[in-house]
Amino acid sequence: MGKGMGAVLSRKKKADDAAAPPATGEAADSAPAAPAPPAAGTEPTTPGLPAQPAPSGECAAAPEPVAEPAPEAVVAKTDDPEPKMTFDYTLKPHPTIPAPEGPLMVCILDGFGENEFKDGFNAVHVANTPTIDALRAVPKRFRTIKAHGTAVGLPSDADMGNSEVGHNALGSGQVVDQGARLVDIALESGKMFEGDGWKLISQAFPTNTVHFIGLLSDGGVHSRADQLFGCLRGAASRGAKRIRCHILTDGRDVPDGSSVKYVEQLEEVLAELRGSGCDAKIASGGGRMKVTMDRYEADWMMVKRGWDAHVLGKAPHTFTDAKTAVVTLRGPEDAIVSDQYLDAFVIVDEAGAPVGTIEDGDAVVLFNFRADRMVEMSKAFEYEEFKAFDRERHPKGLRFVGMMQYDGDLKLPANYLVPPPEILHVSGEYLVKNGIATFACSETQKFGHVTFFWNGNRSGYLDAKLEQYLEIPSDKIEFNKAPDMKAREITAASKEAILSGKYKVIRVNFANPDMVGHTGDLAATIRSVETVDACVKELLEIVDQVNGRWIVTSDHGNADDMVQRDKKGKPLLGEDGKPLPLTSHTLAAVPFFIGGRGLPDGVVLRDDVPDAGLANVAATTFNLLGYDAPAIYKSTMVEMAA
Ligand SMILES: O=C(O)[C@@H](CO)OP(=O)(O)O
Ligand SMILES: [Mn+2]
Ligand SMILES: [Mn+2]
Repeated sequence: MGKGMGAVLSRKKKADDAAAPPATGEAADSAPAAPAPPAAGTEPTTPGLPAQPAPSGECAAAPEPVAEPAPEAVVAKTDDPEPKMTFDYTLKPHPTIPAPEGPLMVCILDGFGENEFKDGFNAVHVANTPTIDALRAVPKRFRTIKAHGTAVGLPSDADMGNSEVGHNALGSGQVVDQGARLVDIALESGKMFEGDGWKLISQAFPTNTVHFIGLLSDGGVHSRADQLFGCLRGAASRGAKRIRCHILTDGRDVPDGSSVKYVEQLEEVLAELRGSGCDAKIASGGGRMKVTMDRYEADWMMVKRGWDAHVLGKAPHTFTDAKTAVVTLRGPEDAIVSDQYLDAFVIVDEAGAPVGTIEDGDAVVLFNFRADRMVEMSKAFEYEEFKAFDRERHPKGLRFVGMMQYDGDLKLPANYLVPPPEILHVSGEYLVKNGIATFACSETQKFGHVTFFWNGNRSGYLDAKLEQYLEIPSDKIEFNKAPDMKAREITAASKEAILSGKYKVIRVNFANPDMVGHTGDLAATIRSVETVDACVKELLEIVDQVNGRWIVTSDHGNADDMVQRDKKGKPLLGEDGKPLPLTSHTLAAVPFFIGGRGLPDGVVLRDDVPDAGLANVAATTFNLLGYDAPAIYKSTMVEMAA
């Protein structure tokens, strides 16, 4: 069982029951309003960012940020031409912590947890990490902080953390109800079925097909199967005549091989809907790391494979049912293909024709609530102008919605079932409004984490004059095959940024413990942790050289537990006697370290905020920059000792 799954499953009944009784007269024939067509596929590598020179792994292309002016009162910009409310972003000097001479580095070790299981399956524990070990030994400058569950806005403390909610909390200093919880509330209250998004898709109920595309599992990171079932029942009971599901198999947030179970569960629900007169079937699918769910434009071909299967009904494999598809594509015991990497498939009828292509006037729902891996498919559906790949056919008059709006800057998609979390007054806004220059860097797989998620799911620069975001292109392979990933390149670029003297804040994310941890390959994950430890050492030395300060932390656990366990924590073995790998994140807390030659000896971690979590990092960051923390933020974790 994946971490957090028990409670997720126990919620299933509630959400299913939330499907309201049949309503009549909701369907209308009018075509949906066409969303404004932004120029898709012509954008820079990263969605929504102003064009930049191609990433080179060097900082040479950095703009010249202006020197840091004295903080002054500033007024929040809003879309409203006549703002009724202003927001004061003024930062006041901290009464006792002086501003640093050098910069402050905030370094995120993605997926690096402090797990209570300290055995051979904890890659963080087993790895040789002299740098982190030394940091742990410094009194009053190391603690752990919460990174999962309600501490990051998830429905329950059985929910493991993830990069979206983790970086939202780190960047905004606040805890907001996240997508998973907002969808639960919308289903339970029935509000989902009253919203504009639902009205739009219901136009297709009497005459066209309603398609649901998304990740089929109970992981609770991108989607939840029980929420899909609630939507399916809600559609059928409100008059949808024909429903088709396009499923991405998981094996990343839940144990590998569990896709078969989720397909069976979905088939049961679809049989129930057929029993009530709705023609409901699975139409296509594929593994989440091969089909549809690319992110940050790492590999548009994944999205093309999804488009071909879901929309056009074309895939390398056809089957007459989804369970056979999944079982067959996983292959024989001695050469298993993981759920994450299943090839695209299409379900066909006896005559060999696809059972559910997407046609003009159909409704399409992307049922994932999480943004990063839905943005590209949203563009493929929504944008008239689109160059990322040849769509061959772009269905007309689609009633297209996301579970949420995935990108608040791009307003993408235009229509959605549940309003997304509002994450306001993020730390980046305070920084730019006070003239503080920032450099943010990661490789493609985590680039949007330290920019888009950090800034509250906004895809552009907050102020391009004061910020430089550098993306190092990720490899396009399974990351256990190259566990160093781009850590060395990220380190080199960040060192250059630190030494340049242009930036007061340096934000870095190392992807390795997370991305390699997701492969379930213990040896590669240990290696990835060791690589990151060596890179952190280099960065700390450079920060010390310029009398700077640093925070080293993480966004959630992953590498810290690489085996599935029973309730007592005992590792589970497969039929072959080998340990069952754990590919998901963990519920572990994450480390939080402060230090640096430029940090006065008296600055220490407080001992009166034992429950602190990721959202307490932002206030701490402002203190380490020599400012009082914004009053709306969760409290700081540091103080100047008397
Ligand atoms: O890869 C992803 O999409 C998730 C796991 O589903 O990981 P992270 O939250 O670390 O990005
Ligand atoms: Mn992460
Ligand atoms: Mn992850």
